[in-house]
Amino acid sequence: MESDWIKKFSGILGPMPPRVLRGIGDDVACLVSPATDNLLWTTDSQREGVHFRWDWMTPREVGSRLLVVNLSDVYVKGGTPVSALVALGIPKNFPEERIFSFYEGLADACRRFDCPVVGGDISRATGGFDAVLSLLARSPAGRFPGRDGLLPGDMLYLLGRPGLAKAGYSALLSGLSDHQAMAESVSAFCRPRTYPWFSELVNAEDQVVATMDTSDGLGQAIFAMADQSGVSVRLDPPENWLDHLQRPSSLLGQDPFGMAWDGGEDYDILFAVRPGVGGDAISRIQEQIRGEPEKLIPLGEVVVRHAGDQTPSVTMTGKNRRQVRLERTGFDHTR
Ligand SMILES: Nc1ncnc2c1ncn2[C@@H]1O[C@H](COP(=O)(O)OP(=O)(O)O)[C@@H](O)[C@H]1O
Ligand SMILES: Cc1ncc(C[n+]2csc(CCOP(=O)(O)OP(=O)(O)O)c2C)c(N)n1
Ligand SMILES: [Mg+2]
Repeated sequence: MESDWIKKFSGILGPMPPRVLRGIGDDVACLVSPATDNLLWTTDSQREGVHFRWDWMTPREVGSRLLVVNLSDVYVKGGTPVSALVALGIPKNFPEERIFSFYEGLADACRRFDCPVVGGDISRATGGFDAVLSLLARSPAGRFPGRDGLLPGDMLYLLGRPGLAKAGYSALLSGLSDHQAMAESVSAFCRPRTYPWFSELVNAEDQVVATMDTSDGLGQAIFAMADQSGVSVRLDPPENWLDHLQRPSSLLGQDPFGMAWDGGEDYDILFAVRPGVGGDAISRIQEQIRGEPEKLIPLGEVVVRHAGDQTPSVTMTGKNRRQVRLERTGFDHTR
C-alpha cells in the first residue's frame, strides 16, 4: 500500500535535522526559513532508459545519483542544501525491494550531504521507473555567479575529468565495463562525485565570476555561458589535458576530444576567474585537490564577440597554433 511505502521511506531516511519542523507525512513539509539568505531551487531527474539502465547501475547508485546531479547545480552556485522533494513514477509490478534499495542509496547521500528529503509523491508510471528530485538550497544574499557573468579577459577553468563519464557509458554499452582500464570511467558514470567545498570557495572569492556544471558536456557549457554573456571564447588548454582519456579512448576506439566535448554527465565545474579582482581562488582550489593537480585545467580566455555575431565563436588552438572553430554539440533531450 502507498501509505506503507511512505512509512518505509520515512524509516530509511531517519531523523530530520532541526530546520525541518514537519517532514514526511503531512500535506506539506514545514521548514524554518533561512533568515536573510537567498533561496536556490532546482530540479533534475533520473529516468530508466534515459539516464540509467538497471543492468548498469544498482538501485542504490541510482538513488545517490539522483541527489548528486541536483547538488552539483547547487554547489557551483555557492549554495548549501536545505531539503529535497522526490516524486517517483513506478511501473506496474515493479519489484518493491528495488524501490527500497533506491531509497537507501538516496538516504545515504542525503546524510552525507546534509540534505533531508522532506516529502514527495508516488504515482504509477506507464513507461519505465522515473524519479524527479527538487532541491531547495540557500546562499548568501548578494552573491550569484550566473552563467551570464563572463567579460572579455576572464580566464576559464575546468575542475574535473572531462569525458570520463562518456567513457564509462560507452564501456557499459559495448560490454567493456569489466575491463580493468575502464574502472575509473564506469565509476565516474555510475557514481558521479560533487564538490561541496566549491560552494564555500565561490562565496569567499569574488574573483570567481561565472560558474556552471557540465551535465550536458563541456561544449554545451562553454557555449551556454558565452551565449548568455554575449562574448566569445578562445581555448588553449595544456597539451596533456585529456591524458586521463588515453587508455579508455583507445580501448573504445573513440576520439578523446569528442568524449570530453559532448559526452556529458561529468558534473565537472566550469568557472571563470577575473584577473584584477583580488583573491586566492586558484591556490585554494589547488590546495583542495592536492594529490590530483591535473583536475584543475586552465581552458583559455574569454574574448570580445565580433560585432554582428548573433552566437558565440568558440575556437581552440590546434596544430601549428592555428585557431580551430568548435561546434555547439552535446547532449540534448529534444533531439
Ligand atoms: N520544463 C521546464 N520548464 C521551465 N524551465 C525549465 C524547464 N526545463 C529546464 N528549465 C530551466 O532551464 C534552465 C536550464 O535547464 P537545464 O539545461 O536542465 O539545466 P541544468 O543542466 O543546470 O539542470 C534552468 O533554469 C531550468 O530550470
Ligand atoms: C541509458 C542512457 N542513455 C544515455 C545516457 C546519456 N545521457 C542521458 S542524460 C545526459 C545528459 C545529462 O542529463 P540531463 O537530464 O540533461 O541533466 P541536466 O543537464 O538537466 O542537469 C546524458 C549524457 C545515459 N546516461 N543513460
Ligand atoms: Mg536540468
